Amino acid sequence: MEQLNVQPKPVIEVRDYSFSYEEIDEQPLFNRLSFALNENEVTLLMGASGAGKSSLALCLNGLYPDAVEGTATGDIYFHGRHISEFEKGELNQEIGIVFQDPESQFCMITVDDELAFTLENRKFPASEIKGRIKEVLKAVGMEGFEQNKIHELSGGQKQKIALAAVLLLEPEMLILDEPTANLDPVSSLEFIELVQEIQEERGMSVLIIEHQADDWLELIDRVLVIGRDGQLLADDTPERLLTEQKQLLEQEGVFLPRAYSDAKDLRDVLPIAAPSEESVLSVDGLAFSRKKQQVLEDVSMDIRGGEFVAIVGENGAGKSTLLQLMAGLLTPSKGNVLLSGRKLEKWDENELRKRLGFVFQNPEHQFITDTVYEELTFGMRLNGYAEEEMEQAAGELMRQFHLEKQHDSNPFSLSGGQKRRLSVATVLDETPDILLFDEPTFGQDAATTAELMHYVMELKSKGTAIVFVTHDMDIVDAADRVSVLQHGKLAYDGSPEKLWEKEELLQEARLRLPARMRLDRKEGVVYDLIH
Ligand SMILES: Nc1ncnc2c1ncn2[C@@H]1O[C@H](COP(=O)(O)OP(=O)(O)OP(=O)(O)O)[C@@H](O)[C@H]1O
Ligand SMILES: Nc1ncnc2c1ncn2[C@@H]1O[C@H](COP(=O)(O)OP(=O)(O)OP(=O)(O)O)[C@@H](O)[C@H]1O
Repeated sequence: MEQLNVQPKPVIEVRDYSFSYEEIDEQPLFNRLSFALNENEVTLLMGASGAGKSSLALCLNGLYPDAVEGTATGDIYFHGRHISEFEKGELNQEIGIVFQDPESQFCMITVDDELAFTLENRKFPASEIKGRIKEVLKAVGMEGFEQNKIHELSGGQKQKIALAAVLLLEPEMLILDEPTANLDPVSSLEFIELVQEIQEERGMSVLIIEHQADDWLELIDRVLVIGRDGQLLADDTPERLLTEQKQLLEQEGVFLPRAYSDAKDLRDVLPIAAPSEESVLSVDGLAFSRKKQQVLEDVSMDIRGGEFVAIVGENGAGKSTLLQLMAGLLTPSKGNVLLSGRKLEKWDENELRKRLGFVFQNPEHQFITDTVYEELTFGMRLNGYAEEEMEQAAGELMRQFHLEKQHDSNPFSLSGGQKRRLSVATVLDETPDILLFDEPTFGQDAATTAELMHYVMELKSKGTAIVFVTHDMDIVDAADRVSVLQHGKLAYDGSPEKLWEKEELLQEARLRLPARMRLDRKEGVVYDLIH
């Protein structure tokens, strides 16, 4: 944290720095940025989705522009030395990044090997490696996962391992790019506390990229805001920025921390449409095992037409597995999934895909073509749309989801938020009976979250059942019904209002209350982080 009367010592200095993925022309991604990141200081980097936050992080640790076809002008210094003077890989040890997509970070198969690899690179004494791994896994809440294969972990578990690997580097500077996006609410708070402890202990410089910064506020000394036009719009203390420059942030469409925001709660702005009585999808006595692990046990639920259901629970509880069973992507060990009263396996595959849409937790798992346009029209093409119709429908989706400029971009080259929006948009070309989304809103700014929610709710009002797996309690608060999974069992299935009364269950399932119940906005006070 900031120490009064001490001249800040820069760790990184950025001078007149511009970067573009192509030739720098009139509109580079970011434009003549100048700022410093100081020792013992925590800085929050804000900006709309696609503004260039992740790209900037990769420039700061020297990976870009060399690793992409990009061009940069201007200078970046690390402790006064130009970053071009560092050997390849040297800077990575000093500036640790937790990437937005943890999967892109791993090089080994098991958790143990991945973490040992980091320590071996640091020339850590072999006799101490085992003990150090145990310690770091405990710190991130993944004790006992040493022998697990990384690709077999849940999304949140992967994110925790990515964090552990970077903590082992003991870097001088830590860059965290949406590090809690896949964590359950309590894990997210625990992680923030962990960063605070380490930061205070080591006096590290930390740069946080986060759309919803509420829980980080206490740690943050400074805020930088990158505008959509690539300029540095603000470099200020959080207090001043969030009071005096609120309008600027609102114009950029970023989330204001709830204690400073006048925005209405999501549940009060979404259109209300009562669900029908008719069941669309029912899950009956569902069980699922992987090798010896029983992931789901005796789960039964009924989803009605036009109903909005949120599935919540701690990391690894079985939410994604349940959703994949509902979509027919996995086969249950026991029990059935029925769509409109008929077992999933009895449906013709094409008919099933028209009636039921599914969005993966990791958007990249969904992409099958080379351009945004092809991705959006893939389903339409199969359904025999004419080119003109496809252009019109895809154009409309691109406008709605702010992807017009990315018409010909490769889906894998999009920003995290853009990838997420594209993966959601690809299932919205029809009005299906049911849409199953695995964390559809993570990585979005305030404006795109609101738009995405309205778009989805419009389909709900036309009768489509909507199922979200989500860690966002404000979204859960807006659902018709919430199902809580705990160690593979359904621990609660009812209204959000009633769930908020169940203190013990909330604690056991590592959930939190929605923001409206945690804060007094007029006073700007957060009463209690969890309750
Ligand atoms: N490898 C790449 N090649 C070409 N364009 C890219 C590449 N990576 C990112 N971009 C583009 O650069 C812009 C900025 O992306 P970046 O990931 O830096 O944004 P961001 O501010 O981190 O967004 P988000 O909040 O959605 O994660 C986007 O328009 C994106 O499409
Ligand atoms: N491909 C796989 N092979 C083996 N085990 C797996 C695989 N995928 C997930 N698991 C395990 O199954 C359990 C449930 O995983 P799942 O992804 O359904 O959890 P989740 O509730 O969606 O978690 P998160 O909130 O972290 O995304 C976890 O213990 C996980 O480690």
